[in-house]
Amino acid sequence: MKYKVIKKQNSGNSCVVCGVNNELGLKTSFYELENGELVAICDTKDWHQSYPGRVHGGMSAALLDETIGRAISINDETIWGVTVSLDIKYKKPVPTDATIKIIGRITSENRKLFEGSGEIILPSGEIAVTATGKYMKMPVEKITDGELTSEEWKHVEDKEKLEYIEI
Ligand SMILES: CCCCCCCC(=O)SCCNC(=O)CCNC(=O)[C@H](O)C(C)(C)COP(=O)(O)OP(=O)(O)OC[C@H]1O[C@@H](n2cnc3c(N)ncnc32)[C@H](O)[C@@H]1OP(=O)(O)O
Repeated sequence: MKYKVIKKQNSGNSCVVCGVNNELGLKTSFYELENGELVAICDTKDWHQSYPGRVHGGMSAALLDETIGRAISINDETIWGVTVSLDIKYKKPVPTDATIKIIGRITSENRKLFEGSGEIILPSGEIAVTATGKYMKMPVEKITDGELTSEEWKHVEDKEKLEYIEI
């Protein structure tokens, strides 16, 4: 199904998942969709492998962790959190040299914690990895020991603006 993109989220600078200047990172972009979910898109590379041709399970976990964690800011971009638990199920191999999508959503929230779920979708449309995560809300200044600078957290325009994303 095709979903309208409401907003592209900011990118980090050095983050292994979203850092635009981390040459070995996944350089993932995050888009808020009209259905209230967040979708991440990235190209897996040879250097993200565990076994040849297969993305490392830790990279898949990092992608799901960040996608679920970022979904909380769809409704309030002042909320940040740190992961307190993450449960991953690996159902199919994720290939290197492929464009994959990661979906994340929030399933519950209270004053202190939020929880969410997500999945990695292969180019074929199959679900390869699923996750549920729990996060503790925390001010970003406390997480990073200071403010995020405009270099560390910024809007990066796509070469071609994405209007819709097929999931
Ligand atoms: C851009 C945004 C996307 C982000 C996605 C990526 C996020 C990350 O990768 S973050 C990195 C990985 N995670 C971390 O580094 C977190 C490391 N852990 C910590 O810093 C600490 O354990 C921290 C801050 C979560 C809790 O520390 P602290 O406050 O001392 O814990 P503690 O005093 O034991 O607990 C405080 C409260 O939280 C509750 N709590 C703590 N852990 C949990 C848990 N896993 N589940 C439920 N409740 C919990 C406690 O029960 C307690 O509740 P109450 O106040 O009612 O008694």
